[in-house]
Amino acid sequence: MRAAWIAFVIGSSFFLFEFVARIEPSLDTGTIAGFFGLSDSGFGTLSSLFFWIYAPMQIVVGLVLDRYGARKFILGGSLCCAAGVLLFAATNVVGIAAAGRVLTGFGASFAFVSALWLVNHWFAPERFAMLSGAVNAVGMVGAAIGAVALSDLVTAAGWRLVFAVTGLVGLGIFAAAFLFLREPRSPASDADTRPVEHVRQSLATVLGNGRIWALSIVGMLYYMPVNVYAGLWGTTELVSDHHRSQIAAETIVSMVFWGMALGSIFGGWVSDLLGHRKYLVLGGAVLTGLAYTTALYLPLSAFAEGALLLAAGFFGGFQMLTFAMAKEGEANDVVGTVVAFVNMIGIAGALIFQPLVGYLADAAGGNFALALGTVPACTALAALIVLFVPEYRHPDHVSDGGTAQPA
Ligand SMILES: N[C@@H](Cc1c[nH]cn1)C(=O)NCC(=O)O
Repeated sequence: MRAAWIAFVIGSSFFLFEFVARIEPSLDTGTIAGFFGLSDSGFGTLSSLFFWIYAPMQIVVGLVLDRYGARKFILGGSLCCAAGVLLFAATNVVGIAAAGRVLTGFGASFAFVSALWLVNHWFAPERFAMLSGAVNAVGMVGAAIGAVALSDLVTAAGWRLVFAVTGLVGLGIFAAAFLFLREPRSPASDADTRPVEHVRQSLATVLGNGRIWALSIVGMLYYMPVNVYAGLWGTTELVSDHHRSQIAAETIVSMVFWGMALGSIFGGWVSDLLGHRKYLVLGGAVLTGLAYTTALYLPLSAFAEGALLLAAGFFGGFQMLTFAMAKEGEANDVVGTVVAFVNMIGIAGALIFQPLVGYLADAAGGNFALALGTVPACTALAALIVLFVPEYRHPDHVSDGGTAQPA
């Protein structure tokens, strides 16, 4: 079990590191934009290069993990991610900074799915929901604490030094993976299919499967409030409709991330204990929607808004169970591809919903509360769809009581 826990720690540390790397440019937008001589929109494009490579890479990551295992990709991914951050810190040429951001996104794309793949193959099936929730929680807590701590550090020492130190931490994760990470026994250990055949078979299994599509859409709708409310419009809505100060609004919105960290572990723990996922996803989505509705439309104190958004995040954390439900329906040799696909659809939701809410707010004359009615609408739809998804466990995900072995 020592090797399994080491894999868990290295996988989640890589996820934490890449999460900090992805949000890092937002810590000092004005100074970084000025340094590279960029307008706001130019800076936005530079920062978003991360996601342009991150999102489509998900499916590639899933496919290669299932065929070749995780170790070499965690090594390569953490090295690229760290190198990208260091390149960004070291250059004053905008084209090189852009290349650094692409390299960061490329390397980062291996983190989350690899961590879940390692949890799947190192631990018993009845621990997957809680441990995958814990991976998610590490990312959430790390980003919440890291943003505050790094923000202070950026003010004190400047963004370039902070980027450089973060890049060195990434190199530390690479070194730890090189020294301590072992490959678990998995179908990838014995795979002898030709690469083209592997890609064809895995994609056919995943893309041709209505249950996986349904769960990916449930994940996208259920994750939508994180992308849209917590990640973009929540602070604006609290300032403009509830007359909170900027700092108060940011603090209230950050409750979503703290709640998610707690809820993704708790939801996973309860789910593993009961051996069920579906009705927790359904109930969690309903409660998430209710918490957002109350926070959006009732006149409340700042404390009550914070408490409701903590609850919204907490029940929102149960969305991690969509990964467990999706991968458990399939054989162990496509777990990476399934997890990667669900993740890709979930994060791609930001591309639709963030501009949609902006458009609706404009159309409603700047009424964000109205536009954010899409939040409970999405969680309600997620609850409705999951009601029709059968709960099914492939025999590969029924525990034989044994402990995973190294490859
Ligand atoms: N929780 C996932 C996103 C998701 C997709 N479907 C349901 N949830 C997550 O945080 N992924 C990390 C990442 O950004 O890749």
